[in-house]
Amino acid sequence: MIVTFTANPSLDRTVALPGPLARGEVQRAVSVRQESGGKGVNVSRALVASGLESLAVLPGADSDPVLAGLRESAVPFISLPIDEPLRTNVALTEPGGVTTKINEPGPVLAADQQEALIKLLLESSRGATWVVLAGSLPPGFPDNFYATVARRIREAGNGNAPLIAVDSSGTPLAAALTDAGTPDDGTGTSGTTTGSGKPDLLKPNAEELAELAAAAGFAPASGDELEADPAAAAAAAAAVVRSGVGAVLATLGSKGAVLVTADGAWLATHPPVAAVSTVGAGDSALAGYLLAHGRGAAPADCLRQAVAHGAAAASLPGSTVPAADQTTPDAVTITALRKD
Ligand SMILES: O=P(O)(O)OC[C@@]1(O)O[C@H](CO)[C@@H](O)[C@@H]1O
Repeated sequence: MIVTFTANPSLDRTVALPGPLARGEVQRAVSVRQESGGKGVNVSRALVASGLESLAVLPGADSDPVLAGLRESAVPFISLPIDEPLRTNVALTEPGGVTTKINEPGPVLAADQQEALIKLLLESSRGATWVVLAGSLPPGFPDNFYATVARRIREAGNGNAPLIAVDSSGTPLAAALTDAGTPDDGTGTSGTTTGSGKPDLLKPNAEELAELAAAAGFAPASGDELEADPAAAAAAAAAVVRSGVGAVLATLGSKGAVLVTADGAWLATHPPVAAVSTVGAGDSALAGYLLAHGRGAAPADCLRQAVAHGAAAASLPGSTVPAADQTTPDAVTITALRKD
């Protein structure tokens, strides 16, 4: 079973515009839709859509629309009741798929609620194959939250802990790398990265990869530069892998994705799709990777399914996530890359 953890879930409200976004103008929406979202929630939704077992761990009052949406779509979840409502994130989509997103900060969770969430996650992830720690952190959370949680999952697993994937951004993402100890400092116990709280898998986009690579001491490059140059993205990801992370799956938008492990580096590309909404494409890519990993697929084929899932998600409206049978892995081209 794959457990996902979303500290800052959202009700995703997608407003489809009839034309380009016009700042300062009144525009009439063509349609509006709402889905339960947040990065970990989306990974769970995508896994469940393909018939996999997944459990979403998140905060939220029983009556919160985010939880109601999960119930409606039969996505298993366990929540820590809180008083404040979860946030609403708005996506404005233009014809052609250009998406503008406005994400709220989310409810404030006190230190005791943060600890209760960690405990809920530790209990829920016993026996899991993977734990996915995903998304931004609500206000008041320490930046090193993911590093701490990863270490505690490893400690609780006592040599038999689930693998850990992290998909976040900004300081919490960088801290998942820099505050997680070193491979030989004895702070952790299992995973492909023994002896640290470092993730077994990181799933950055190009911009996040640039930040991670800088945190790993790699020569600075911008997200745009990495997105335009998969070889540079692979070199940046390799620097992150050398710092003790098991694997980096870097999604590069319409350019596909790069996977780097200790053993190799690959680029996967998909023929262009008619993009409708890119929201959740990265989360779907991570779900595709995990789905193939669970089948025992080789790294390049995990990457293939990741890109197939990401492309399918971009062609669907709002935060809709695809099922495996809506994806076209055979259309994906894999190229081996140098990793240093
Ligand atoms: O504000 P965060 O946590 O970084 O991202 C939240 C979010 O944009 O991520 C998902 C798409 O990846 C959406 O469902 C959700 O609205």
